Amino acid sequence: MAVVCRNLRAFAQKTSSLRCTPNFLRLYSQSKPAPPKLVTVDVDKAGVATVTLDRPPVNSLNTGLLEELGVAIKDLEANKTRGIILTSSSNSVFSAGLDILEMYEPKKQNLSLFWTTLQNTWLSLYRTSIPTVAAINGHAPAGGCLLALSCEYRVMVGPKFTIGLNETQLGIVAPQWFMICMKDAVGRRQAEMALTAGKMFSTQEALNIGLIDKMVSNKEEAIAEAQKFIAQFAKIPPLARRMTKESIRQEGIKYMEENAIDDLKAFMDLVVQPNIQKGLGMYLEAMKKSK
Ligand SMILES: CCCCCCCCCCCC/C=C/CC(=O)SCCNC(=O)CCNC(=O)[C@H](O)C(C)(C)COP(=O)(O)OP(=O)(O)OC[C@H]1O[C@@H](n2cnc3c(N)ncnc32)[C@H](O)[C@@H]1OP(=O)(O)O
Repeated sequence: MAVVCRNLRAFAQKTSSLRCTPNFLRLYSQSKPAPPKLVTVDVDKAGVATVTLDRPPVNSLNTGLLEELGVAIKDLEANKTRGIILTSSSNSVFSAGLDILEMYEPKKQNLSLFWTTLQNTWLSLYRTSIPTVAAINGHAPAGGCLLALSCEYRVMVGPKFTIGLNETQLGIVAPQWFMICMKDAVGRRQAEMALTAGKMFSTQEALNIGLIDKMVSNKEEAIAEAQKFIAQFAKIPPLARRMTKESIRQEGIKYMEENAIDDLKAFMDLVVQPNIQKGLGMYLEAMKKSK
């Protein structure tokens, strides 16, 4: 109750004309409660934002979470944030990748919104001029790996977690822009071997091929390393940094700018195929049974 009251008070303080009077509290508490936030943002004294994915149990990426993440990045850009550290509220999963429930027996409109939100949020993260670091404090398969790869630097808690683009193991093909991200990090040869096998890497293996940049033993260390990485840019002229990042990431940016509609169409056509739908149903069932 104390938490609800605190939240209500914070809400009232944010609105110009409302005061946190007992009447207001009574009225407000009778209306529908706001849905919980799926992404939280904390900006420290140095102006570095920790953006935390908070969709238990596994941070699977549904439209709502992706939308909130996209908005958070835009807000942080507008506020001239010094850095973004992307992490998870879970102790064992960074993100389980795309929410399979968004793709299983979908309504056409929802499916289209889901994929375009993914495209837009990915592009926002991939091309933002703000220095970005993934503090990977748990497993990061498929779309979870994509989020981490879209950041400039990856610090991962090890040794027991895994990361990779495992799509072929699921019988699907990672979209081209997922592949570009992997090539950015590990080079074409390692990317080809990783993607064709759908390999999930242990933290040490990921470090060995450059899929992550640093292995640490807990989340606090991951955040500290992320802060250190971001701090080095204090001395770099921001315009030069921004133009360099934009230029070096040109392949991925251009790909999405020129192919977003075709990419959406390919996704929409593929997902509704009966064999894919059957596969998704079986995969969901298998996940339940493996518990
Ligand atoms: C099958 C692929 C689908 C794509 C078909 C569409 C074709 C179009 C092609 C276009 C390309 C699409 C690109 C896709 C990229 C992706 O990201 S696909 C998602 C791939 N992700 C995974 O395969 C991860 C699956 N999850 C796990 O391996 C594990 O959950 C975990 C290691 C992350 C965590 O393990 P653990 O802590 O033991 O939790 P669980 O008990 O397994 O799970 C808890 C709970 O969450 C549900 N869940 C897990 N992952 C997802 C998910 N990705 N989406 C939705 N739900 C998920 C799981 O079922 C459990 O639910 P219940 O508690 O049983 O209800």
